[in-house]
Amino acid sequence: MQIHFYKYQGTGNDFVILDNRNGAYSGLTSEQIEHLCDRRFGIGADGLMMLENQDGYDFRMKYYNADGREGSMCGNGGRCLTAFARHMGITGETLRFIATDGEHDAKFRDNGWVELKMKDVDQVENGGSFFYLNTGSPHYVQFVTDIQEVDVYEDGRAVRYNDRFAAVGTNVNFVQEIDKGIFVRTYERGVEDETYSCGTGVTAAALTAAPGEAGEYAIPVETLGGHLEVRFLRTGEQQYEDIWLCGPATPVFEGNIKI
Ligand SMILES: N[C@@H](CCC[C@H](N)C(=O)O)C(=O)O
Repeated sequence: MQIHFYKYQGTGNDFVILDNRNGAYSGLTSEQIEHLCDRRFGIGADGLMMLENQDGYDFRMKYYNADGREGSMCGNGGRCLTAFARHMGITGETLRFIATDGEHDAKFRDNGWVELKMKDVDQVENGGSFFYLNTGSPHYVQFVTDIQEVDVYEDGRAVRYNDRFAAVGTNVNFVQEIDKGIFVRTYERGVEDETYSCGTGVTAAALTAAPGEAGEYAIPVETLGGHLEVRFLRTGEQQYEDIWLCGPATPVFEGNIKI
């Protein structure tokens, strides 16, 4: 089978994208998706997304982690798929799509950034040394004093496979407060490694980094792959609404691969 693919990245979180609006790629197996994402034997990516049709929406987002399994929401992926949808001729100032965690709106900024509205958050566990919340995907967040000293692979893996999380898994974020905002590094479930950036992780980190008072916040975020911004309204101790993940979403290359 010959596949025409597109490769996009958002702050170094990279994705293979397939246009599946005619259903041509619906039969791909998880082994085939894992192969396409393999950095040595395939195209190489943290995940694979399919652009699909959905009545009442501009498109449907289907997301698979690099291990070939369908994932939960991917924030950087949602921004990249929105940029891809526009490239494929889906027009409008705001695009509305449906993903595994529900509806999303996405807007384009003149500087090439894509702003993605994330689901509201109304539950944040404060475990003393960590926070645990779901921003479309599950995230464990731990604040540290020197982010460069953290062994994200070893320490992230230890949390992801501990007794509490081993069965279902979690993404694990290490966060340092810096002069302007926060620096976030993430161990991603389904990639089972550190990625250069994780959109739902950055969102979880920004929400938990905000001061306790209700109000509007805009938190600048640094990752290994570049700069993002998370804007939101804090309405209560554990309540966050109108959450926007903002950052670049860039085409890298396109091509054909036989599998
Ligand atoms: N890179 C993603 C997160 C993808 C979901 C995750 N790996 C999972 O299934 O838990 C992002 O940008 O949010």
